[in-house]
Amino acid sequence: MTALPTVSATQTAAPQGLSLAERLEKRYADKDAFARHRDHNMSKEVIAELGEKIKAAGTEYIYYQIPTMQGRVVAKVVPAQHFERFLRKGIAMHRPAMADLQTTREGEMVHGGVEAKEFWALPEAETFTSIPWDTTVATIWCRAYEPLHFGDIGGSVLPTDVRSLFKITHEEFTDRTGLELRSGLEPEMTWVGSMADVIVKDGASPAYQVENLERMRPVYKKIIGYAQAMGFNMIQGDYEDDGQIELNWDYDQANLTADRMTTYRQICRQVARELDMQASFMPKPYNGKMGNGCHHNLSLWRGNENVVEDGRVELHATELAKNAIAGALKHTPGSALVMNSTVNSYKRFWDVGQYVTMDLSWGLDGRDATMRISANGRMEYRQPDASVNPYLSHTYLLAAMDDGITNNLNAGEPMGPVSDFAGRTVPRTMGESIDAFEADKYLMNTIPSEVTGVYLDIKKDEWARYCSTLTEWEFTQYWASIP
Ligand SMILES: NC(=O)CC[C@H](N)C(=O)O
Repeated sequence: MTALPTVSATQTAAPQGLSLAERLEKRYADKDAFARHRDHNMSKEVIAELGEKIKAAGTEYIYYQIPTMQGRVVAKVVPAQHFERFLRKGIAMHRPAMADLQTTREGEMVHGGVEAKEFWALPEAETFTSIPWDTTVATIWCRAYEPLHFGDIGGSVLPTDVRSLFKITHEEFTDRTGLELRSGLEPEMTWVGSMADVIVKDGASPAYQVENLERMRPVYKKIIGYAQAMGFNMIQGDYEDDGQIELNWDYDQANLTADRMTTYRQICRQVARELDMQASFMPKPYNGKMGNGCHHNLSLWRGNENVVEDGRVELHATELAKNAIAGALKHTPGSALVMNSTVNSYKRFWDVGQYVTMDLSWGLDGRDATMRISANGRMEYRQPDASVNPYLSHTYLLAAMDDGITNNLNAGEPMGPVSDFAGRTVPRTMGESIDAFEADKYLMNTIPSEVTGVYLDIKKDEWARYCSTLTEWEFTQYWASIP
């Protein structure tokens, strides 16, 4: 198979001493990015290879798709026979699509409004995948660019394309440190419907009970089957709480994991449709039950060596891993708006005894830490929930770990006070999270301002919509009781 082209040109020769922000800025200033991608797409090998795949799979339609700032997927459907034309010119879309065409309470459409310019998105032919529930349809991921006719920026990468953002951040990290981020996600989700009726003894948990898993056999079998057909290496699954299951696929290069997470959600929706059930990644559907987390299991690799471990048998983290952990913890308040992206996300933290912590800590195999070494070589970041946009979460985590590694931050001892930032807590509401996001100057300066600007517009509006909504709880509490 032809290799995917990098998004940004290799810059190992870039002057040392530049901050991550300056380095990313240089990469985004590259106006040849579109042309490089198109040249790659126009090569004989890429055209031939995609043509063969389409023929072999019997593809009639292709979704040219791209993830949005909120982790949804937008696409155009095109009859497969036009693939060569689309390799060359890609698709064009209204820019606010990157923000799901979200309109604020004041009636302003985020990311530019109706008058906003188009963006162009070129397909990555190598990502062609048939949809197993209807193999006449296939998907191809695209990368978005500023149109060539935009004089000073035409041809550069569109900053609000979060998939490219993570790729560029990762390429930058790898060029400079020689390290690659690999990750495995643990997406938990809640199912509702007859097959999700739970059996539980009073006072006990339904977690791991094979009887509950067995009731959901059609669900996990369909999900695993579709995922395998789409190239996932599915490794295990379990039942966790009422109607809640978690299915895992093998860790991989973090870019691929983020794509798979996005596809996994699409698979689950399809399975829910087929079984006439409901499936939700809402972070906290029930009080007194576990929330839907999406723990990120992270490792850093130099070639084939995992530098998070050093071969000792006892649970441990290398000095480099401790620096990375310190960076992740330091920026946990500032990135919570990404890791916990909904109003509902914060309810997951308030419910005590449900394996989630609001304190900033790292530990070994206990589940009461923000980050733990669940097995040697693996840093499990437990903060994110199932609403997370995996492209943004990995971008923010990489930037945070980069700070920890570059500045030699100190994570202290496992479950001890984290000396470099003792006393800091995780935001407890989305409102606090918005403040912490804006207060984290390092992250604000590092991630392109277009991204943080649009993201804040969306999240501030979401918080305002929530704050301005009367709830049933208020009536129960106050209607009759106010003297
Ligand atoms: N498996 C577990 O440790 C439970 C995690 C918990 N569901 C969470 O919200 O993160």
